[in-house]
Amino acid sequence: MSFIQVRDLEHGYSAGGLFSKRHRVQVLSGLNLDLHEGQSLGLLGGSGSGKSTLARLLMGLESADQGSIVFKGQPPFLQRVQMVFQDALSAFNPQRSIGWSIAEPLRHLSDMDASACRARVEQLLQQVQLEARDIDKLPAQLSGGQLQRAGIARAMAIGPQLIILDEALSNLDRVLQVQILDLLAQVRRESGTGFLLITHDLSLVQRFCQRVVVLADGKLVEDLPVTAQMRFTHPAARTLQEAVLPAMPRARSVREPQLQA
Ligand SMILES: Nc1ncnc2c1ncn2[C@@H]1O[C@H](COP(=O)(O)OP(=O)(O)OP(=O)(O)O)[C@@H](O)[C@H]1O
Repeated sequence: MSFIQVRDLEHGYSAGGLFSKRHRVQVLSGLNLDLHEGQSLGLLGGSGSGKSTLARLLMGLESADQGSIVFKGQPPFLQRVQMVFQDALSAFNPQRSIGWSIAEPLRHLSDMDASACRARVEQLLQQVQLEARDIDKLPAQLSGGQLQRAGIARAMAIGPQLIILDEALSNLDRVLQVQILDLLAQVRRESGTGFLLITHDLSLVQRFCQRVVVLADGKLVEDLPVTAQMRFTHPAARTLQEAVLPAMPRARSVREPQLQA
């Protein structure tokens, strides 16, 4: 069942100024999307196609020029949509402990008292496989992967219906990416949280998502269930699909000539 309906979304930015005439760059033009409860949706698109713009509009960080984003039900939408960004370190206050940062949405969006907040943070740390003693550490004392897990814990704190991961796994190595995706899949199964995974990496979508959409020319040009055999048909989407590197480069034949130094 869809809980967010995006209709005829139009959005753009002013560009130029110093060396060229100011003009309007249209990023989204007539975009429609239904986000379903508890679903993991992959959002693919070339660089600059507008993926992060769409995420910011869904989060309410910007207002669309035209069109609508309609949320089903009553609770205010910051309680329903949370976001994890690519640069985990800059998403945390360097002077505050990890526990303090994870508790931030609880302080603002719930009526929990200090001891209930602490208990919830301890539970979240456990869920994202961080250690209880990490609660008092500063962001600089955690590795990139640990910090990204702390970011996910913060996004999960108030039990949102949707967590947007905007290239949130891009800075992590493959092993960590897989560990975190498997952890998120467990969160999805246990709590029914839906995910919007924004990425350039089709293999992450294939591991984690039930459905994939591709953004090009300001709108969604593909919307498919994720299967091993799925084939995109739109030229921009095919380019993304064909740009995936093979897992193993072709083994070099022993008879293949070697390059001379
Ligand atoms: N605040 C802004 N002011 C002006 N232009 C912007 C702004 N934010 C985004 N843009 C422009 O809008 C277009 C879409 O940007 P966006 O970051 O949404 O793309 P993206 O698909 O997320 O790209 P990437 O995959 O490279 O992160 C780009 O041309 C970008 O330069």
